[in-house]
Amino acid sequence: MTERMTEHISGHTDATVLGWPRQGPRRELKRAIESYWAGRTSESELHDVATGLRADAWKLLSDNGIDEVPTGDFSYYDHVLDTAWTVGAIPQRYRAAADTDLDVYFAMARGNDRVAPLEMTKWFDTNYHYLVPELSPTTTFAADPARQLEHFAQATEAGHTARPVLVGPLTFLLLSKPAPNAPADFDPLTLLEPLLDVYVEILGALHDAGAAWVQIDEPALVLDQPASVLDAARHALDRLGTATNRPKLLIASYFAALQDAFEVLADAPVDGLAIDCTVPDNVTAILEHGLSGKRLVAGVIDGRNVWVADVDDRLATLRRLDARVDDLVVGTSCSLLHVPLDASRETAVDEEVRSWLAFAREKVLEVRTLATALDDESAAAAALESSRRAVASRRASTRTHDDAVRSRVAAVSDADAHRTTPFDQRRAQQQEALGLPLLPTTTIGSFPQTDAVRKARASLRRGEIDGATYETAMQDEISAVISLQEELGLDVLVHGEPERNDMVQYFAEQLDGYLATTHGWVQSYGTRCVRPPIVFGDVSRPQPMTVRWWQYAQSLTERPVKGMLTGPVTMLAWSFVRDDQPVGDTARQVALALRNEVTDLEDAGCRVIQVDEPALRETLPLRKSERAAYLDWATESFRLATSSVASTTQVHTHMCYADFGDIFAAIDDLDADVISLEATRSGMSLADELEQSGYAKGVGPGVYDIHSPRVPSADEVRALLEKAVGALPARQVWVNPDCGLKTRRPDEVRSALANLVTAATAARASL
Ligand SMILES: Nc1nc2c(c(=O)[nH]1)N[C@@H](CNc1ccc(C(=O)N[C@@H](CCC(=O)N[C@@H](CCC(=O)N[C@@H](CCC(=O)O)C(=O)O)C(=O)O)C(=O)O)cc1)CN2
Ligand code: MET
Ligand SMILES: [Zn+2]
Repeated sequence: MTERMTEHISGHTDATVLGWPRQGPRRELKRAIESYWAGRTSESELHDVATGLRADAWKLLSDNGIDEVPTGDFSYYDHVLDTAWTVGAIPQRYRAAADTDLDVYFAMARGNDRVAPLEMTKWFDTNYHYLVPELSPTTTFAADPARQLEHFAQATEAGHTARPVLVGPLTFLLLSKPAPNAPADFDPLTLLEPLLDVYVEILGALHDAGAAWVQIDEPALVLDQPASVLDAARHALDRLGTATNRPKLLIASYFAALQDAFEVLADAPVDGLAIDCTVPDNVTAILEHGLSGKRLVAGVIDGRNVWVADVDDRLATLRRLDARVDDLVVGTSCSLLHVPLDASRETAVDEEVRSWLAFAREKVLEVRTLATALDDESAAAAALESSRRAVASRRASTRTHDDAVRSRVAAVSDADAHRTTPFDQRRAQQQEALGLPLLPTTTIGSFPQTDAVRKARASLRRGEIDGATYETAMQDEISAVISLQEELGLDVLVHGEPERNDMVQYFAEQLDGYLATTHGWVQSYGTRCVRPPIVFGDVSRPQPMTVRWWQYAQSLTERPVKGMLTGPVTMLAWSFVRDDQPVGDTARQVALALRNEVTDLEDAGCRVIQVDEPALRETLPLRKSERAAYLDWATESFRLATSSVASTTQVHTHMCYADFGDIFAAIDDLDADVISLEATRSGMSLADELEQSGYAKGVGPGVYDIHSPRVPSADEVRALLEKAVGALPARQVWVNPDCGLKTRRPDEVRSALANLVTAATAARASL
């Protein structure tokens, strides 16, 4: 008898994870998909790469003691889009826009020359983006479990115990929106019944294929939901739970407290719950109410941070839960999609600091260690000891602490976070200083990150070129971007950000207290990945980060060039932050570091400074009760970063990927003179919302969807612009794309911006 089998007999606690990163250790999936898109490889070659990546991932999990591997969470683009496909929610226009299923799928994701893509937005409060399914009263669902069955069979044939993962019916409907042809007040929840029919069919198919358990993710249950939604949840779980041909059901939720939804889940006729046990409220709810015989997958390992867990604290929680529930499995709080793969590969990170880090692979070991320790602490002694050492080293380290930073933060006054002149007066002064036309045109900052630019950076990293050569290559790029903008006739120019690998990582690499990773890629959307940097200590700015690039750009033109920075909230939202102090305290440190940069830019002569805060909305706490406190520190830290400037200096900010409706007041509180916002994929409905909110400062609702390779015609841009000018006074309106242009090709950008300027000129003439 093997050791594992003995353990089973003597009460072996299982370990699992709720989901796994898809890109592969070297972003093999990204490369394979982009190569397919470029027509360099075939569908079957892509399929082979994907199959290999799944096999490797499950093997890694299984080799490291994960008893049940998740399947079906792997995706070519996005798991919400996959769910839409699985339930047959494919709008007709996409069916007609491509010849193969795979190309129809990619058309929904990114559009093609025949059709614009689905809208994309943030997955809860993460930096992951999903595609928003479109539903209408005429949507007819149809089960298509082929992909799920294929992945399940692959894992099973490889000898794994597999647990298919599905986005749940409630979450699917709550994340969907009315299709363009649906009545605007159409509520996707009215489709629950037919959707449940399809889920029942899919569960049947998975059961027939041999699945013992299926994981159904219902994270929408951690949002504030009205009683009607909780009733719908109760009903949905009843229907799924009472289906006759089904696997055992594990309902997963994550990211926040379940509150009222807890009882709905605990009372439902399902077999298990995966609950985020990094949220103390959830642990309390389980201990108080129990789970009436259900399995608990206790998500005690945080799936969204990168810190080695405090194993003693986690074990104490597990022991209390173990005493209360019958069947306990140790797990991660959510899918590990949101963390990088392997901290041990980060050999450039100082060894002490590296010992504090746990990425996906290390988290698997933590889950296994805790499960083993729950049965027999001595069997996990070595792993426990090493975790304890890491946690103690981090707590005691002096590297996380900088007295100068602390005293500076302590000395901040309320006046530091406010501009001295009110907006109306600033507007007049800035108008005089800058002399811009009505409907001024600008871009959001980045221009295409061409292969040449990336190659130059890669060559610098590998030591193939020296710093001076790199510097010249970037200057050449800046010079080309300035010429292009002058030629196209834009009013406020940008330098194009060629020197930035990423708008967060670039700054993190230059700030003390931050570390960047070499291989720590995390999927942001589709094939696009980021390497979120890690804040491990007090943050400060040893020297200017952007000034020389701005100076070079401004030296080439008479038109104003925007200084371009990333704001404090976004610097933290797209990083992994320390968990040993309130994030608001860290935000203030970052704000002061940025304030130095703002001052230096202004001293160098910069009169328009943009401080991007695209993450302001997504970081809004999921529960409304926590929002006011967040918005307080978030808006204050933005103002702290930007308020030092003269009233003639124009402060811009930028946001994208979000529903801005519930944060107009906070946007106003930033007190930025101009904001650019994404608006194209939602058809400029933003303009009406802005009008209704009474927002009175400068605003550029985007008129060019930069997430799609499609080039909008001048007429299309003009139509969006007319909507904006119809809703808002013309003197408020700026003309700009939805976001930066770094992911686009130079030829697309040239045509699209030319059309944008044409449209703006025409709109101006007709005012
Ligand atoms: N952090 C962050 N979050 C964000 C955004 C953002 O800009 N930053 N934008 C929104 C949308 N998200 C996005 C996320 C990523 C990308 C993106 O373009 N990512 C690039 C990587 C960017 C990068 O880090 N580039 C590095 C590394 C480039 C690289 O892959 N180099 C190759 C070598 C290249 C060569 O030899 O030619 C390698 O390392 O293997 C650089 O330029 O230096 C990608 O996935 O392709 C765009 C938007 C929301 N969230
Ligand atoms: N300035 C940045 C850019 O243009 C803003 C991007 S927001 C995701 O790329
Ligand atoms: Zn943006």
